Amino acid sequence: MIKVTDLYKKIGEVQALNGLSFQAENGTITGLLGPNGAGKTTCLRTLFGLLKADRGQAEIDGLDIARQPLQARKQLGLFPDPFGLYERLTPREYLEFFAGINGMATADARQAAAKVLQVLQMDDIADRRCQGFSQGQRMKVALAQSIVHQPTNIVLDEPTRGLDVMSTRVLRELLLRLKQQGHCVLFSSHVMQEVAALCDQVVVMAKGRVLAQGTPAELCASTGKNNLEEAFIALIGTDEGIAA
Ligand SMILES: Nc1ncnc2c1ncn2[C@@H]1O[C@H](COP(=O)(O)OP(=O)(O)OP(=O)(O)O)[C@@H](O)[C@H]1O
Repeated sequence: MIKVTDLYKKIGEVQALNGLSFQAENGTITGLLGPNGAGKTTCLRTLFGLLKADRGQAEIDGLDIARQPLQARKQLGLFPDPFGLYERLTPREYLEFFAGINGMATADARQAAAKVLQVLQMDDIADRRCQGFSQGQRMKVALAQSIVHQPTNIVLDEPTRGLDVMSTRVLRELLLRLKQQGHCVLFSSHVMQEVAALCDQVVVMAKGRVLAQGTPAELCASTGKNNLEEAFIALIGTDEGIAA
């Protein structure tokens, strides 16, 4: 479970987070939806402890990220940029390395890597170097990296940016599987279709604040619109910075 309470963060002259509060539950895919500059990345960076909030609280499974950063981060998987993999490592080596970085002993790391390779059905590529991998294969390695230390919560910042249709589908299926396993999945996006297709809960944000939270159906009902895009535009008050 991820909980953000009254977060404020000023970057330079910009109030990037301006009293942001929401909750993302386990067994649920939550989409953080907002136009360009809404504060989505700033929120996710704060959750991961890469930025320190000026005020407010971010909790991972009840652990305060500012007060118990190491324990909190163990429960958080951050989906990395799939284009930035170490080309010379095989997925198995890669995963064992990242499990180790997250504090697992060698034998545990080996076991954890083998389990993720099996869960994500990566046996065919497990012992090949990442160099030359397709986008979809890179996607799987990146997602495997974010879950190898068995976190409850997985955070993804615009995960489908730059991906082709097939890789987007692979990612979508993997996220649905994580949800079914009871994980809390939180991802940011300004791509309407992606959010409508995947999310149980949508947090609509702009200018560092939450404007509304609910299921896509609830957001449509509350704005009197019949699709998420129209509901979003009604909530935001403009269609600037939105991808369909
Ligand atoms: N390092 C920085 N220096 C200056 N301004 C910043 C910096 N990081 C973020 N900001 C500003 O903070 C605000 C929120 O940015 P953020 O990247 O969190 O938005 P976002 O919702 O992720 O946007 P996008 O969808 O365009 O990626 C923006 O106005 C942005 O210009």
